[in-house]
Amino acid sequence: MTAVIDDGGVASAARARIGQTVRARLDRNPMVSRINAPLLEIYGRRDFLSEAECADLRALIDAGAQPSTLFSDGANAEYRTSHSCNLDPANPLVMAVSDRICALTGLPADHGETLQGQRYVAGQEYKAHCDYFPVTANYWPAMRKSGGQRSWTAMIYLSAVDAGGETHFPHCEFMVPPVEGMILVWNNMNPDGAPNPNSLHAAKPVEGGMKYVVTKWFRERRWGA
Ligand SMILES: O=C(O)CCC(=O)C(=O)O
Ligand SMILES: [Fe+2]
Repeated sequence: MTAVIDDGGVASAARARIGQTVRARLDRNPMVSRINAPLLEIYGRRDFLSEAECADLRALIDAGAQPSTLFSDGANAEYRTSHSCNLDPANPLVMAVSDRICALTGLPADHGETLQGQRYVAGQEYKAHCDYFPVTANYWPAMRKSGGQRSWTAMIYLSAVDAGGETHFPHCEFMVPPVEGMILVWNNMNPDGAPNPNSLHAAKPVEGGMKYVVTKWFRERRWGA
């Protein structure tokens, strides 16, 4: 028998079920389009937030933004040059947006991490990364305890930009330019519940204008910070 020391990096029936449930729900929503990427489950929906909601969220981000952090140690300064902040979960707009993401995906609210806001000015970027946790990382045991792997990511663009700033999925050979109010939802796992390396993505450097997004990462179990 092989001992499974840590299941975050392999196929898992529980994570496969999460993938299947969300996929089925998104597939039957006529407002949602699946992006044609054979190696990745990714969906988009325009006008998920109104102009006013986007403006109010941008103001919250401007009020709270700090230089972004990474889980991993090291070259933070160059890797993720944006500013970001966790948005107050008690704020009525933040609550409404989180609820709407849960209604869209069917994912339980208590699996979702705090909604995080992020702002990129010209030249800022978030280099290629996966949202799931590498099980070899020193922080994995803590993440495993606090809800396990990140299954789906939901990200909403709060502004358009003049140039650059696309979300690029290099293994899938497509990128999405920011459209104000549009949500992207993708599965960081494969259908069998193992991490999908093809979910690798980057925020390309903004070349003109300012880019604002909010992101919610969903854990496979209840999130306990
Ligand atoms: O800003 C983007 O386009 C991507 C952001 C991102 O990768 C994340 O928040 O995990
Ligand atoms: Fe990401």
